Amino acid sequence: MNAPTVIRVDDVSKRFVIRKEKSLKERLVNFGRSNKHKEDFWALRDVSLDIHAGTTVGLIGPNGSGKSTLLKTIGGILQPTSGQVLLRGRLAALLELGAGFHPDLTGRENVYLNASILGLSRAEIARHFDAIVDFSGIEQFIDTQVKFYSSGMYVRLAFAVAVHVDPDILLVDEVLAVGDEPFQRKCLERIRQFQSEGRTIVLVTHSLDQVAEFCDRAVVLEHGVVAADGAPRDALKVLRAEFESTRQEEIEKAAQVAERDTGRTQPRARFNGIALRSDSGAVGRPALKPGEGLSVAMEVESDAPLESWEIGVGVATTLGTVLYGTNTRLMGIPLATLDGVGRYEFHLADLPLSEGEYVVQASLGTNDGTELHGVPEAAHFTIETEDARSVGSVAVATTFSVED
Ligand SMILES: Nc1ncnc2c1ncn2[C@@H]1O[C@H](COP(=O)(O)OP(=O)(O)OP(=O)(O)O)[C@@H](O)[C@H]1O
Repeated sequence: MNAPTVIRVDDVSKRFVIRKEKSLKERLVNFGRSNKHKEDFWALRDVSLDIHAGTTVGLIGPNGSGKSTLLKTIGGILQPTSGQVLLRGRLAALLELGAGFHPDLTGRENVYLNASILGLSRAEIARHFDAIVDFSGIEQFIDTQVKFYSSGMYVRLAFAVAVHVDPDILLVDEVLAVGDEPFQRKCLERIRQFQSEGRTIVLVTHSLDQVAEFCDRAVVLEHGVVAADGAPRDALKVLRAEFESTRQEEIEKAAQVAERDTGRTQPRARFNGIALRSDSGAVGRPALKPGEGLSVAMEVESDAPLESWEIGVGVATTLGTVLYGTNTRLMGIPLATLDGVGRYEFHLADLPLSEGEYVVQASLGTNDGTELHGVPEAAHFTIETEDARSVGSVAVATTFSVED
């Protein structure tokens, strides 16, 4: 049976009215009237999501795609222009820096104010107060006005309050990223604990590895529209493809600018094909035994002489976490000028990987760091073992003994 829906986002759209400065010409034409035009901007369009109790959902997408707007709409900080949001249970939200705390009040006063807004009685807050301050690690500054806090101190206190008010639903925006490394680790541990307690978490993040690690589900927003919604692995694939096409457009634009500035044609170089072959001769999507090597054959084509260039290979998990990568420059191998088609091969001997599916990546660029073509999912292979005795991607020969 499905867990009950605790967050229902029902056909939500959000419009902002943007005021833009008019140009000098427009100001003269409209003499006497306002210097600004108004323009409608839809930050969210027809977004619908049902989030079930106990799930952790990652909201991901390019900058400006509407993630924070959606989170604030779920948190009730923003009202949708149309559609509605329904929530079941107590909600604690860690949204943008500055939201929730009053700058002129001290940390202590803000803890009381914030926790009471989140539904705790004074006696309950008093009971949790020491734990909140302890978790935040900013005891020394608890009686200082929060306007004097650093952004990290601010987030520490806000997160400490959010996790101590016994929420059923926790909303966390990217703000956690301003905490230092030990604090971020502590927050992620607490988020894991929340997951095991069956609470619902919605997380906005740019860390795709975090989504792969923590979330049961990922929602990709692009231009305010849901572009993918499902298992993190599938959603991340959609987002990475979007990032890749943006990157290719940027590469093309940079080449056009360089051509205009120098008056010289830049070579356009691309991979025509990438093929795998295991040491035992399997091709296509080969299955390798642990420790078996893999050849990666690449065909590259350049429409003009390509000098001082490099070609690279990488191995990643299917969620996109890079496990290994190298290129001809790092290997100290200079490549001859390429004009037309060239064929190259990397051999990765003895892959120390454990059972699972992996992705081969390929990249092509000039020695000064300009990328000409990148293929984040060029080919797939699997590692198959007789009996899997470990977790994680790396294979380590492990023995165990009991010492007297
Ligand atoms: N109060 C506002 N008034 C006008 N436009 C706004 C307002 N808040 C957000 N926007 C616009 O809505 C769009 C979505 O913003 P939002 O902050 O939700 O994006 P995001 O996906 O969280 O981006 P990022 O990854 O950069 O944090 C942006 O173009 C932003 O400029």
